[in-house]
Amino acid sequence: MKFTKMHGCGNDYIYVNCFEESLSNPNEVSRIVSDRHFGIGSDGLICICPSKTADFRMAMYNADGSEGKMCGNGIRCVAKYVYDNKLTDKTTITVETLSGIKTLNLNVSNGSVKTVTVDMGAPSLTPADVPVVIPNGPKDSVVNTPITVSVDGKETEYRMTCVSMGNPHAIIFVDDVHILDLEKIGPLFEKHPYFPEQVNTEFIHVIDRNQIDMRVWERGSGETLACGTGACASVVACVLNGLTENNVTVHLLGGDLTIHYDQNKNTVFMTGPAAIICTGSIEI
Ligand SMILES: N[C@H](CCC[C@H](N)C(=O)O)C(=O)O
Repeated sequence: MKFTKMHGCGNDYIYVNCFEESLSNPNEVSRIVSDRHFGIGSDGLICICPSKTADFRMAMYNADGSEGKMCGNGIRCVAKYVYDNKLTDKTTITVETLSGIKTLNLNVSNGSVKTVTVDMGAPSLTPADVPVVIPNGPKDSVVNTPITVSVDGKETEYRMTCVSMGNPHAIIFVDDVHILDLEKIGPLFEKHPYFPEQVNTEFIHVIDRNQIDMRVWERGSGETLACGTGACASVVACVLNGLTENNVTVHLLGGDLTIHYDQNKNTVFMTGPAAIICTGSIEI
């Protein structure tokens, strides 16, 4: 199987051109290639496929083999892949995902894509959309709502805001993201009974009204250096909680994303880099 390893802000996936390759079990392939010791090493697998309704279709799989509905960092890399490899010469493209068709604007210089702006679509706060199920919980939206997890046998209460960006996110505000033991607390949110489909959890420190620090524990992949849908969901949560303006730079472990939550259009724009690490082939 031929592959290209790419990253957006350090969120790395193995990309496969499914115009040429056919994978009978992409879930299993994702688990094999993602392993950082026995595989290539990545946060998951992304297949670039033909689409009947858009220019391209993307399918994304987490490192544990589960399929995700959308990937913000991944979709920017898909744009770079198809443009740089001359599968298209358009600088505005549409990509079909399990959470709808997204429109991407490619910023090209010297013949290759450097950054991409993605219209990520409307965020949803409706608990059933996330999904989040809290017994006797709020009906319309989960904003600044208590959640208790057991850390080292001690019940600890956090406050969360839940946002769907086509995939599920819980946003937790903390004083300092860098001191968190994510390996320990991340799974407590991911597998919390409130989330019937598990959840991606963002830990946010608000620096000022246009900048936040973020770390993420992703459903199915663990801590990653960045999460595009998570950055969008976090800015929506910041605005809902009155903490930031609608234009925010999100500082992630692997770099920065620029997020604009356009409340008039009810959509979120994400701008960030996409980069190729290497190409190769692997026996599957
Ligand atoms: N890293 C991705 C999101 C992956 C989400 C996945 N972990 C899920 O199961 O929803 C991003 O840049 O948006």
